[in-house]
Amino acid sequence: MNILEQICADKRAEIAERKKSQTLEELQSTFTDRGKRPDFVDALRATPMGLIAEVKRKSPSAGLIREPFSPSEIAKAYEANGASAVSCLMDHKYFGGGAADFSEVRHAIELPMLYKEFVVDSWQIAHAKTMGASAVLLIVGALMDAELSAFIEEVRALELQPLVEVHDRVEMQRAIDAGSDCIGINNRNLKTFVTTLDTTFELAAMAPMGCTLVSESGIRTPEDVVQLKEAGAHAILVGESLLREDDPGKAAADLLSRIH
Ligand SMILES: O=C(O)c1ccccc1NCC(=O)[C@H](O)[C@H](O)COP(=O)(O)O
Repeated sequence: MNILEQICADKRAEIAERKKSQTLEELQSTFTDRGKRPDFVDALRATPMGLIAEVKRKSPSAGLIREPFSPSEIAKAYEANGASAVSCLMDHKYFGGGAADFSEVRHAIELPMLYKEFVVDSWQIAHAKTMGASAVLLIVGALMDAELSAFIEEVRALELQPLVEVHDRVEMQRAIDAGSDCIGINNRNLKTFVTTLDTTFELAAMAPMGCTLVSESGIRTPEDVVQLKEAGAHAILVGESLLREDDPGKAAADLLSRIH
């Protein structure tokens, strides 16, 4: 099994367990309104380059990224320094995240929030709504075509926005065929961890007119951001390079300095 398959197998087992204590129907009775937060895609398109700034403690490729770690302080710093949205990791085993982090961040900021999870079950989409998310990540490489289409519909039916993640041309075509209008091109191969911005440079041209394009992972310098904009990206999703800095807010502002 590669790491993505391993994470998804563990996630199926985790969700099966969680459903025993909270059924889908019970979740649906506790939906939370996003309040007055801006729409996720509108926020990404409101500036020359949208920034989805990520809150994560660790990852399989990087190990421990930041310690000590205060989700709310980091998110507030992002908000004060030009981020358009915040991505919060929901997975605990591999990323050290979870609902407590999401809730803490949500109460600290007004930005739209991405429920960053390995979605393999409708329960998680309902959970995103319950948590007050604005958008939900759907990873094409983790889903069959029928699941992808169904999950996109379920996310939209709850008035959330699907960020549909791809890594190669086949996945990009599958995302387009499923009707995605906000596509994240992950520069990191989730099976090998090889990360290169060439992935965005290659796939961006396939995006349909009107599609919001997000370049994800491995983005480190203001020059990277300029190149990604020239390639057609409307937004970037950045974690590690911000979180490794003493001041993640200043790092976010510096990253956008050649664009905004
Ligand atoms: O980052 C990993 O090691 C990883 C491994 C397996 C599945 C997903 C993984 N990462 C998720 C992401 O793609 C990133 O959290 C996100 O795009 C931000 O990337 P970065 O700026 O490089 O932290």
